[in-house]
Amino acid sequence: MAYLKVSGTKIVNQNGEEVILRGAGLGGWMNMENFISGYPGCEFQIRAELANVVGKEKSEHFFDKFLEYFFQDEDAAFFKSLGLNCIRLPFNYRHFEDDMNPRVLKPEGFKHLDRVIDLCAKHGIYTILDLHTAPGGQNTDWHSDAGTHIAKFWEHKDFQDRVVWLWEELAKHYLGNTWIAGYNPLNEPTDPYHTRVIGFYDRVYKAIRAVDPHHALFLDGNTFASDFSHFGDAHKGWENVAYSIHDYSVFGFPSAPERYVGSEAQKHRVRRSYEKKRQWMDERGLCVWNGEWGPVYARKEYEGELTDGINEERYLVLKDQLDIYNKDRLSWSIWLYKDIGFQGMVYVSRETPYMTLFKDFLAKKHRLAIDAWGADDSQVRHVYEPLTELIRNEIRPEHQSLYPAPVWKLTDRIGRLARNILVSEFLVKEWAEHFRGKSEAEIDEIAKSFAFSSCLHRDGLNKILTHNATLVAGQ
Ligand SMILES: O[C@@H]1[C@@H](O)[C@H](O[C@@H]2CO[C@@H](O[C@@H]3CO[C@@H](O)[C@H](O)[C@H]3O)[C@H](O)[C@H]2O)OC[C@H]1O
Repeated sequence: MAYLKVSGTKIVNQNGEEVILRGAGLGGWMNMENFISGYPGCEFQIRAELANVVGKEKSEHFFDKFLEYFFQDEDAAFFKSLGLNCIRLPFNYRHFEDDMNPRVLKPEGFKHLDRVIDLCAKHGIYTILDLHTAPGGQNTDWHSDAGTHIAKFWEHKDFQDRVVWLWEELAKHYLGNTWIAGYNPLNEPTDPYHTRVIGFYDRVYKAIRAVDPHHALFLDGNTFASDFSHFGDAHKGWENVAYSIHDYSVFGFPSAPERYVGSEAQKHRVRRSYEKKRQWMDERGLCVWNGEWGPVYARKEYEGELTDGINEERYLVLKDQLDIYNKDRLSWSIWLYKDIGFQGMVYVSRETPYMTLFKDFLAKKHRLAIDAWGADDSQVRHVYEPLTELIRNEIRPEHQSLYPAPVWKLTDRIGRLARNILVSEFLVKEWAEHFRGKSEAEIDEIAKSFAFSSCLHRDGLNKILTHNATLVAGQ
């Protein structure tokens, strides 16, 4: 088998036939995230605190078993059975490089990444490697695992040098693996100047190409993969490159401006938001990949009897987005494959050791709205409103929109800093305390909660994905 390639607006196989990549992101696995696996704050914080509570050895055992159970043969078989053909694999740079020992490759980082790439290949599933975190944080959000909203990656050349080095190492390692559809060198950059991201892409492109001339690259637009408007002629120096948008629709989230009924006006808004993101590529005849998209879902324990109705609306948003994508023959990767019940195609059952152990803690997290993703802040909004009002009243209106505005409004910024970073930090110890006194066998059982056999399926979502995978199959 030969490498997939980008040819004009299409991804093609060795015979020049179009291949539409349809699949999901394995978020929350080699880059753990708060709402996906249920902890507060960032991965680096819970790893440090768990080691404090149970010791280094048991803590490493937990994370290693978690990585193992999270994706196994049954997962790949199930994924394939839905008619999907590609998994985006987000990973944290810390698996490969220690901040206190930079530029020294940790070979153990490859253990689970190789395993999952090979499992996917065995089932005929392509993979795309996504560096989801970079030293210093390449974006302002929790998933870059930096613990702050200042994306320092753009201000320290050394952070950028380290990522260029890491991609050289990864490219050496994966050269020759044709089941890897390509490399996604940086998830969701937020460079406030919009220029440094292009300079960095140019460097990483050249560095990867010097080692690996074959694999396609998937480059995210700036500002959470939504904005290529400053890229100008940058593409002229790059070959075999697809450009990645992340097409989250406001209607897929609790903060939607209105209930989604699929009216013409609403569909128009969904389409416009998507078209704006891909405009730069369309004007130049370049290939677009939708690397992340998808609604979140209501849960019986929080939304009660409204749950099914809300989720029907979310499925409608999903279908309307897929209608657009199908017409455009778009390759896409929905966010996400597995979690604890908010967005995943499969999710950990409430009856498992992990979910029973953390039941009250998860309810508290929800009440305090400390995960920014799809947060319902209704129970704590009154606490933060005075702060919002203070800024509204005391700060000149033209100074209230700080980058990444307009994606972040004033209330988003306050929510991210006050809840997602500050209050979360205070809950890290409480999360880790749940493991105190547990034996290695008990820790294994907790990690095993994430195994496919302990998961339920979001059938409504999976049916829609399968239906659409079939619609474009064979093209
Ligand atoms: O790890 C993922 C992460 O990659 C993802 O990041 C968020 C993507 O969406 C951003 O906001 C959207 C920007 O585009 C507008 O059109 C949408 O309405 C916004 O929702 C958000 O700020 C990023 O953090 O999110 C999920 C993580 O698990």
